[in-house]
Parts: sequence; structure tokens; C-alpha cells
Amino acid sequence: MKSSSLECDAVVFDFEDSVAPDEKQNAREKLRAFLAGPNRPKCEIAIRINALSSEWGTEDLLAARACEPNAILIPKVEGVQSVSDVERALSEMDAPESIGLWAMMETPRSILNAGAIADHARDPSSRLDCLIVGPNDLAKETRIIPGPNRANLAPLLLQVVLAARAGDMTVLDGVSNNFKDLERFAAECQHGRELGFDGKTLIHPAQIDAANRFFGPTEEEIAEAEAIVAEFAKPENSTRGVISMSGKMVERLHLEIAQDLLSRARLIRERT
Ligand SMILES: CC(C)(COP(=O)(O)OP(=O)(O)OC[C@H]1O[C@@H](n2cnc3c(N)ncnc32)[C@H](O)[C@@H]1OP(=O)(O)O)[C@@H](O)C(=O)NCCC(=O)NCCSC(=O)C[C@H](O)C(=O)O
Ligand SMILES: [Mg+2]
Repeated sequence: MKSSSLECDAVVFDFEDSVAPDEKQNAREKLRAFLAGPNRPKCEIAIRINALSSEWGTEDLLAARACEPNAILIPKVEGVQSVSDVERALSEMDAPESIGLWAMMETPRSILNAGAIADHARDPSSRLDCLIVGPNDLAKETRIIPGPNRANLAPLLLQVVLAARAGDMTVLDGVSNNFKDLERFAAECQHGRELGFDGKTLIHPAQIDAANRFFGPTEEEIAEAEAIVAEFAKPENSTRGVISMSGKMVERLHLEIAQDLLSRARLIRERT
């Protein structure tokens, strides 16, 4: 119920690790009833299933498909097969093409196979369009101690970002468990944005404001982007590949970045 009123871009409903084994069936039934009702959230909806190879996976996928979410989130992806198995199962269920797939990158093999997963996402028949880091499982499986500001995890996080860019996917940073420590959370958002993530997954409503603040374009960035667009729109710059603005070299690639930033800012404005 609460999910319908939150100022977030997407809500992920979980059948996996936050649901106890004895509660799995109850969770599926409750979610189906909720999403069929009047309080279905208007934002994007994703449903995290248990791995298809687990005892709950197939029932989860059937329930998730029936809810017609925007995406199904596959946990503990190991490689391309974890994705293609779900794609095949969805085809056999005649799932609409509108249901995309998101993948949790949270096992050592998911990181080692990130390039192959990106190549798979580029195949036009693939549903995969988003990668999400799972820092809890990653730390558990690798025994890496993340350290201050996750310095020891950063090399792995960057591989997920690289794979997402190579596969033309969205990439979301992992959750921050200390939901009462908003200062630490803000630092983690800043770090995530600097690493190249498009956004952050959250566990608690208290984290939404900071995530929106850090991952949305700032007024300063919008003003700078508008200035770049305006400068290149001048007739004298129409054939120039590079211009100088306030002592800085600005190329057409910066124009593309500015246009992309402005279209994201427009989307955010339209949504609020
Ligand atoms: C972390 C929590 C268990 C904390 O719960 P609690 O102590 O009950 O929080 P509050 O009392 O502060 O709750 C305040 C209000 O907010 C609502 N609330 C809390 N969390 C959520 C939420 N996630 N979505 C919607 N609403 C939420 C409460 O109902 C209160 O409402 P009100 O009464 O109106 O004030 C708890 O936050 C929680 O369970 N969070 C979600 C955990 C989760 O989703 N886990 C799965 C994802 S984590 C993951 O993916 C890890 C990854 O796989 C990895 O390996 O790293
Ligand atoms: Mg996990």
C-alpha cells in the first residue's frame, strides 16, 4: 500500500531473500491481489523472483508474469544462462514483450561474466535491459570487506557499470543497509554517481530524497547544459566540431551529453 505513495521511479516487489520460505506462497497471492487492485503504483513495477533453479523459481515466475510488471528481476545471476533460461520460460508462458528483465549482479561469476551478459543484452531478442548490484551477496560470496566508502568493492562495481554501458543497459547501484544513517547514505549516493551508476536501489522510504537529489541533474548542471545547447545552436557554430566556452574546450560529444541530461531533466519534471 505504502509503495503507491512513494516518490520513486520504480518499486521492486520481492519474492526472494526478504520473504521467508514458509511465506513464499502467501507473498505471491498477496502481490497478485494488490497489483490487480486500485492502489497499483503508477511508477515502474519490477518483481524479484527466486532463481529459476530453486524450488520456488517457476511458481514465482508464473505469479510475476500474471502481474504484468515492467520487469522481472533475476537474483544471483551467474552468467548468460541465468538470463536466457528466464527468457525461454517467459516465451513459453506467452509473456508480453513489454515485460523486461533486470539482473542482480551479486555473485563472483556474474562479475567475471559481465562482458558476456552485456553481449547477450545487445541481441535484439533479449529482454535484458538493466543491471543491479547486490553488495550484500557480493561481500558474502567474495569475502571482500567493503571498507570506508566501499573502496574495496569499487573495482567490481565498475565492471558492472562497464558491462551496462557496453550492453546499452541501465545500471543501478546496490542497497545501503544502514537506513538510519542518512549522512553515510548521501556519501554512498555521491560515490555511486561518480562511478557512473544511473540510480540506486533502496530499502527504506527515508532514502528516497537523497537518491533523487544525487542522481537527478542539479540546477547548475541543467544551466550548463542549456548554455552548451544554445552555443552550438548559433549559426556561426553550426559547422564547428569544437568551440571554446569560459576557457573550456567543448566538443559535439559534450553537446550530446548536454542534450541527454536535458531530456532526463524534462522526464523528471513531467513526472513530478
Ligand atoms: C529495513 C527494514 C526491515 C526496516 O523496517 P522498520 O524498522 O519496520 O522500518 P520503519 O519502522 O522505519 O518503517 C517506517 C515506515 O516505512 C515503511 N517502510 C519501511 N520500509 C519500506 C519499504 N522498503 N517500502 C515501503 N515502505 C517501507 C514502514 O511500513 C513504515 O511506514 P509507516 O508506518 O507508514 O510510517 C525495512 O525497511 C525493510 O524491510 N526494507 C526492505 C528490505 C528489502 O526490500 N530487502 C530486499 C532488497 S535488499 C537487496 O536486494 C540486497 C541484495 O540482494 C544484496 O545482495 O545486496
Ligand atoms: Mg542479494
